[in-house]
This record gives sequence, C-alpha cells and structure tokens, in this order.
Amino acid sequence: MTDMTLSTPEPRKRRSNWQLLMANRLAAAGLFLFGFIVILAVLAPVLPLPNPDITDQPNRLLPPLADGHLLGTDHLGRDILSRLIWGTQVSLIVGVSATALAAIFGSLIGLVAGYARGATDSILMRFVDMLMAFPYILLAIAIVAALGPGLLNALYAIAIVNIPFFARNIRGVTVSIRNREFVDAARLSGKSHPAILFTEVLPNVLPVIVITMSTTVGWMILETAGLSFLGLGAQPPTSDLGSMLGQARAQLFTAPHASIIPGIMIFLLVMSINLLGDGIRDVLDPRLRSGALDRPMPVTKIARRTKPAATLEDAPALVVDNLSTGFDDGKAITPAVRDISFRLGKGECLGLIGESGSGKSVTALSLMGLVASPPGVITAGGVYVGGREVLCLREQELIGLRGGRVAYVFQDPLTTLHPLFRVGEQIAEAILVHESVGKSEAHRRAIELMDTVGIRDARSRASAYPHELSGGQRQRIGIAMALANDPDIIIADEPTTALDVTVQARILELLQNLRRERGLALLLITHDFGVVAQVCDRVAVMKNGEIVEQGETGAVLRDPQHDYTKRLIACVPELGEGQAFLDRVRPLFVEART
Ligand SMILES: Nc1ncnc2c1ncn2[C@@H]1O[C@H](COP(=O)(O)OP(=O)(O)OP(=O)(O)O)[C@@H](O)[C@H]1O
Repeated sequence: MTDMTLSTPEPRKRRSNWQLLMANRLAAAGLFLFGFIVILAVLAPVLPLPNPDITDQPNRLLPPLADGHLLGTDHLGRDILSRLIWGTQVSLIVGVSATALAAIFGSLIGLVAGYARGATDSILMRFVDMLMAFPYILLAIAIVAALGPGLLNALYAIAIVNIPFFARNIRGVTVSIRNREFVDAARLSGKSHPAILFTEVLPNVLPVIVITMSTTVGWMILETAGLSFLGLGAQPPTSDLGSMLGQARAQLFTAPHASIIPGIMIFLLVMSINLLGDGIRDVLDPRLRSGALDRPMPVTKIARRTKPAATLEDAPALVVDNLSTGFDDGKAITPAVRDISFRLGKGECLGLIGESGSGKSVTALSLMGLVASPPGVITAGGVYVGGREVLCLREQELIGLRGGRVAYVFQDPLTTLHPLFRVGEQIAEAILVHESVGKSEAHRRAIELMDTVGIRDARSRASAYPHELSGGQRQRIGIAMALANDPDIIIADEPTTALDVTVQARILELLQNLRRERGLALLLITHDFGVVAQVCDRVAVMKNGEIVEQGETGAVLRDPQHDYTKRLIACVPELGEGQAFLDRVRPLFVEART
C-alpha cells in the first residue's frame, strides 16, 4: 500500500491588514469607489463648479449633457452636478458624525452596563430598551419634530436612534470579557474600575466598535437622506442627497434625471461603504478569513493525491497509514501532522504522547474526519477500521461509525456535555442515535452504563445536570457515552488532564478495566509519560506533527532512542526523589535549548 505524500508547502508570510483588504476584490472596489466620492466631496470648494444655490428659471429642468450643465438642472434651474457634489459632502459629514456620536455614547453605555452589571446594567439597558421599543424612523421624526427641522437636529436624531444598536452589541462583548482571567488579574493588581475598563476591556472591545461603525455608517447616511427627503433634515438653500431627492419628487415623470441622479449617488455611496465595511470586518476577524466561523462540513475535507487501498488483509482494529492533515488558510495548506502511521489491536492500548501543539488532537480527530473544515484538510494517507479504509466511505457511512464502532472521550466533558440536558438523557440520546430502541429502554441502559463506569446511585444521578457533577463524575459520564454503543475502539484525548491525581488514577483504572473486559482498542492521548507507563502497552511519541519514535512501552522506557523521548521520560518524577529530580532534569533542558 503506497501513498504519495504532498510536498510540504512553505509556511506563508503573514500579510498585512492592507494586503488582506486589497486581496478582497469587493472590498477593494468599495474602497476605491468610496475614496473617489470622498475626494470629490472634499474638493468641492476648488472644483470649477457653478454655485449650487443660484437659480436660473429660464434654464430649469435641462436634461443631462445640456450646454454648461453636465448632469442637467433641477426645477429651479440649479446645476445638478454642483448640487450633487456639495450635497454628497453634507450627507457624508452628517452620516459619519452621527455614526461617531452613536458609537461613542452607545459604546460607553454598553461598556459601563456590561462591566458594572447589577442595578447600573438594569437601568441603562431599560433606557436602551425604551429607545428600541419605538420604530426607529418614527422616533427620529419625533426627535426632529421636538428639536425643530434642520440638519444638525437630524444628525442628533439619527445618532440617538442608533445608540441602542451600539450599546447592546458592546454590552454583550463586555459581559463576556469582564470575567476573563486577565481582567481578574488587573483587579487583583489593585487597578481602579475605570482603569480596568479603559485599559483592559476597551482595547478588546475596540475591533467590535470599529466593525459595527463600518457596517452602520451606510445606514446612517440612508436614514439622514430619509429625514431630508421628508423635509426634516437639510433646509433650503443647503441641500443633501436626501433633500435633492425630495425636491425632485414632483418632477419624477417629467424630469426623472433630477431624482435618479441623487438616487444613484446614494446607492453608490451606501454600497461602497457596505462593501468596505464587510472587508474591514473580515480583516479584523481572522476566524472569518480562515472560514473557522463557517458551519463546518460534516466530514473533514479530503484532498489525497493518491487513494490508499480500500481494504487491508488481517488488519488489527485500527491501522493508520501515512496520514497527513493540514489547515487551509485560503492560500496554502499549512501541515499540522505528517506521515502518521501506527497500528492498534483489539484489547490493546497505544499511548500517543507529545508536547502541546505536536499534533495529537489533530491526529485523533483526523481518524474519523472530525477536524473542522474549513480550514482542516486531510492531504494524504489512510485510516483502516477493521481492515476497511474509512476516509473513502460515503459521508453518512463515516458519520455512522462515529460513536458506533469508534468513540471519543474528550479532555473537558463540561464543554462536550450539553448544559441544559440531564446526563441520563444525554447518554440515552447517544444510544438512540445508533439504535432503534424505545426511550425507556435507552434510559434503562443509560443507568446501567452509569453504573458500569462507577457512578454511585446511578438512578438518581441520571437526572442531574452536568454542572451538578464533579469533574471526575462528568468524565465518567463522558466514558459512559463513549461506551453507549459498545464500540471497538475508544479514542481518549487527554481524558484525565483536567482532573486531580487521585481522580485521574481512578479514571485510568476504569479505562483499563473496560479495555480488558470488553476487548476495547484504546488510543490514549496524553502528554504525561507517567500515564503511558501505567496504562499503555505501546507508545508513539509525537513532535512537530510527526511520530519520532514508537515501540513497546517497556522498551521505550528502558532505552529511548530519540532525545525528545529521553527528555519526556526524564520529566516523570519518582516518589521521594525531591531535589535529585531537578538536578537530573535541568541539564537535559539546558542541553535542548543550546
Ligand atoms: N483550526 C486550526 N487552524 C490552524 N491551525 C490549527 C488549528 N487547530 C490546530 N492547529 C494547529 O495544529 C497543530 C497541532 O495542534 P493539536 O491541537 O493537534 O496539538 P496537541 O498536540 O493536541 O496539543 P495540546 O496537547 O495542547 O492539545 C498546532 O500547531 C496548531 O496550531
């Protein structure tokens, strides 16, 4: 069985934000169009344009390309091109100023409410809710009616009706940031609340504010135009795009150009801002660029140049052959694991060990096509379960194997268990996905499984929610779910890392017993050689995405070949070793650094 390994692409140089923005064609087009409109508007005073307010009754409603009037004249004989450029300047100033005002006050409200919580949060958010309870254009009209028509008042009205939008967005982000460890650390260091708010929270919220501004400024220009169209914004002789549109309303059929031209300008302006805004949002959020926020495909994308053999004769429970997986960032595939090969027999335990980032989890997830795509891609190799290559199976067949013949146990069950369902229901659901049994039968088996994994008083604990159980109990639930369909292979990805040593020992013992009793093949991922020595028959050592050494645990422990394996083994202290352990380990790491 052969498989051609893809040549390893060079890691790409990180591109600047500007390069990324320019790489997005729509955003670049938006930027150039918006830039062109802004330059025209800024240069309005120096361009050779007639005065936009001078009326010329004999030459009223001239069509475009008329002598001396490139875009024709309006109902008072005023030059439309001149009015368009001056009007665009006004619309831009009002729209951008309203956005800035809404962003400043809305973000401030959101920051304070999200950080302070309690009564402050309630009062501020009820005020915001009150603003949101009115249709926003009616509210804007009411505000202008109260303040009096005029551009400045239209600007205030548009800013006020958009404050809730910023306040709600920013409050949500602030609430999620205020409990993060770095904010706790700042609190413990004695920083005052305003200092924490402005130096710790605000910098993290700023990209969201910029993104929200870039995507709403187009709206604000439209809303200002709407008010001016109704005669509540710009007052004669000043005109903006909305008032030009409003004044040309009466001649819509006799001289359509007078309304179409400002209409097109509003369209181009808002469109260019929206395209640019979307581009800025993509640049500021790397997850959007890589597609990591897209809904992942049900099975990892597979792009193997050579298909491996479909079956293997006399194969053990699991065979992994020259497996390579990488991450596609849109331009190149950066390899995460390369040429991974190992075998795992029935009732056997293989330890996959390596430092953080060496590729253990990517390997484990690749086996059942579980690496999220985008951005994950399996670029080479094959995975054989019971002698059958599984990555070439149809999507539904592969999905059917997951949780059926091959089950996973993850590091932190709190993140994998659903917080709103009782644990018994979740185990029963794992059974129901693969078997057509009744609900009560599934529930009975769920309690049996909980008993098997050593949860005392399983019947009553089945109705507990995940947060009501201890870390060890939750991990037992994770194992019970893995056992739900009597799998042949269990892949346990650091199942004990989040647990204290005594619970860790009990969970490992449980896995050992299940392996012996049920003849399970166990792939145990860990970064602790102590765990490997205790549980695994064989061990594969990973470094930088490759297996650098593998063999029987005893043999590797007695005579490690690779320097990295030696260092990993040296890191396991023996009871009572004390200072001798440090003296033994330190030179190995000094050596490795030099
Ligand atoms: N979504 C992703 N996009 C890009 N690279 C990724 C992604 N997920 C993982 N990687 C990269 O793949 C490599 C292997 O990661 P992996 O999670 O398998 O490491 P690990 O050995 O399991 O580490 P740990 O013990 O910390 O869990 C790392 O270099 C990581 O940066």
